[in-house]
Amino acid sequence: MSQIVLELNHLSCGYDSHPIVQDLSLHLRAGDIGCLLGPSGCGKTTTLRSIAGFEPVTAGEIRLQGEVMSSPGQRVPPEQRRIGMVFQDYALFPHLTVAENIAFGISKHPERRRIVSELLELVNLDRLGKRYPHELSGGQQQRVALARALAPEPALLLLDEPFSNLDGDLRRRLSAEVRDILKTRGISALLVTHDQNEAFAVCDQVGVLRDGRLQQWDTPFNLYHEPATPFVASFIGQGYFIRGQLLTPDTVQTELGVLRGDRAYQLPPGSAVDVLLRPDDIVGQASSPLTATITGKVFLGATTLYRLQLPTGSTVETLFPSHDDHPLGEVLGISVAADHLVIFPAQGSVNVSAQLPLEQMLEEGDSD
Ligand SMILES: Nc1ncnc2c1ncn2[C@@H]1O[C@H](COP(=O)(O)OP(=O)(O)OP(=O)(O)O)[C@@H](O)[C@H]1O
Repeated sequence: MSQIVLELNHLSCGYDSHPIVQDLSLHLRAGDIGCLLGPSGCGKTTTLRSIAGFEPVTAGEIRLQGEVMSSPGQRVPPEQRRIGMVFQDYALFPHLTVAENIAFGISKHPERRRIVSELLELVNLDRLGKRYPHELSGGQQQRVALARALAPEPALLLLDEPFSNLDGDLRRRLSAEVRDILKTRGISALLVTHDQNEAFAVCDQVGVLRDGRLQQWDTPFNLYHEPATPFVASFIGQGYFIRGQLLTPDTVQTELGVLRGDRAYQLPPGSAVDVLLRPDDIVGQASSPLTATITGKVFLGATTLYRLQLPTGSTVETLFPSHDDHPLGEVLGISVAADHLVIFPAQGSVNVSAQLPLEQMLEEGDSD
């Protein structure tokens, strides 16, 4: 196991004694890329700024390579932390060339020319060293920002929404490229994003934050397959819930029939539960006695997302390959193909439509 680079122990921080982040604990191992993921305003940037040393902590501590950087009443200045930062808006110096920007933090280093030229090559800008930031595309500017942050060989790199000013394809390509660069150099990094796909594509460990509290710090695989809370379950991967009742330790009665889990659940039989379903858990089966009516559909390219109404009035979703096309109003036979059931004790009312991320795209009768 590699050494722990960053440790947050019961960290609380905020602004003017207004608490934003509370009791947050996580650790990041050397060479790993971590991520803070969550909806707008949940405290991702505040956490990052505290780690960088720009904000004080009100409780707990921040350790970098074992040394306390922040605790209540104590704060190592940002410039002494060996932390590099990459921001959403690149924050390059407009009056300096690309090479001068990269050399900025190592101006006294005897080998700065060699370092700059290696970094230019690393970020694929080896012929653009003499250009100024305004002569570069957004993606190129962000590569310069990355090279500049890497030049002083930081112990930890912090990236705050680094790709959000870039669109679509470039965003995906650059994020994959940045992951490769960090992995090639064994750089430990913590990224902030509200984009789940980006978090999963780039990071080894992802922390889901809600209202300043860490819900789960885990691998992308575990967040998807073993969500620790209903919030993580619905935030990640278009999850939604149907209500059920535990019959035996591993079977649940639902309006989709009796579903069998792959484990014994730690709740007494008879308990009301919420069963997590994702669109790929519902499949078409012509011979099935269970039927549903198509009430909405969204073409997504390779797949089409269908909204289905059950005879009980509840709604579920399914993804079909897009060549398997069905009109609105068609009644389909369906079955549940979930071999791995995630359940939680029932919480309030189950309102499927309120939890569907694609809800805005699904307007009744919007397409056929
Ligand atoms: N300088 C500040 N002074 C007071 N409150 C602030 C300050 N900066 C942020 N906040 C508040 O702290 C909360 C968390 O903000 P933060 O920027 O950490 O969220 P975030 O998860 O990074 O959101 P986003 O994804 O929108 O950037 C918000 O309610 C915000 O209004």
